[in-house]
Amino acid sequence: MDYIELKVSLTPYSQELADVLVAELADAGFESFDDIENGFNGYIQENLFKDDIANTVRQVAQDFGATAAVAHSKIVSQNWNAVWESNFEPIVVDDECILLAHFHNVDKPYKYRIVMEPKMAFGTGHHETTYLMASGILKHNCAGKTVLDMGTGTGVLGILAAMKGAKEVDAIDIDTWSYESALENAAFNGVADRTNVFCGNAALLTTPEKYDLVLANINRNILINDMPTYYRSMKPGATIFFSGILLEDIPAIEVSAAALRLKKVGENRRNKWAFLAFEK
Ligand SMILES: C[S@@+](CC[C@H](N)C(=O)[O-])C[C@H]1O[C@@H](n2cnc3c(N)ncnc32)[C@H](O)[C@@H]1O
Repeated sequence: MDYIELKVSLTPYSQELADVLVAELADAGFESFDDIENGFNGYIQENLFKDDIANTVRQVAQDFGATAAVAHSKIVSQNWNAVWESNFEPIVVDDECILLAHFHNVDKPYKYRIVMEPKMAFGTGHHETTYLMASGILKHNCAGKTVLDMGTGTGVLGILAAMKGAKEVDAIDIDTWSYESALENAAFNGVADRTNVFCGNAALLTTPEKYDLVLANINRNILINDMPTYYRSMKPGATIFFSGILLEDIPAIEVSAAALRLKKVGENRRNKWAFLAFEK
C-alpha cells in the first residue's frame, strides 16, 4: 500500500498550533507524524488522502495568526526501507526490552531483545505508541495466552507477547509490506512456531471469544470502527490494549469502549500519545 507524506511548516512555529493540526489530521485518517524543524510530517494511506486537507491546514494556521506551508508527496513502497532505516533508533522499553534493527550495535543485554528487519517507512512517528504498547505487554502476564496483534506492522508487539510465553499469536495487518515484515521478524526472533500472520483487516476475525489479549495500535478512527469486532473476538475477562490515540482522543475511545461495557483497567501517556487498557 502506498502512503502520502504531508509536510507542514509553520511560521511562526508554535507547539500548540502543531498539536491542533495533528489532531485535525488524525481525524482525517492520518496514521502517524514525525516532528521536523518548524513543523511536522503526517502520513496517510493514499486512498484516504484528499487534496483539500491542505486548505484546512492553512485555514487553521491562519486562525492562529500563523502561516502554514503545506506540500504532499507519495511514498512508494519500494522506498520504504531507506526511509525507515534513516529514521529508526533503538527503543529501550522500561529497561527490560530493546527493539532494534539488524544494523544497530547494542551490546548491553536486555531480558527481551527484538531485532526487526526494516520494511515500514513511517516507524519513527510510532515510537511512542509502540513503546506504550510494549510497556503494557511487559507488565501483563502473557503465559499460555492466545493473543491478537491487530495492525501488527513489523510484528514487534506479537513477538514480545510470544517471548513472554503466549501460546499462540495471530498477527494481522492490512498492508502487504507489513505482512511480509511480520512474517520475517517472527521467524528471525524465534517465535514463528507460535505466530500466524495474516494480511487483512478486522473482517478476518470470524471466531468469537478466541483471544485472552488483544493488542491494537492503529489510529482513532479505525479503533472506534472496528472495536465491536475486536470485542466479539475476546474471551470473557480478556484484556484489550489500545494505542495510536492522541491525548485529546482518549474520551472518544472511552465512550466507544463503554458502549460495549468494556471496563477501563489502565492508562499511560507518552508525549502526545495515549495507551488505554480495558477488560471484557
Ligand atoms: C501504528 S502502526 C503499529 C505497528 C506496530 N503494531 C507497533 O506497535 O509498532 C499501525 C499498523 O496498522 C496497520 N493498519 C492500518 N489500518 C489497518 C486495519 N484496518 N486493519 C489492520 N491493520 C491496519 C498499518 O498498516 C500499520 O502497520
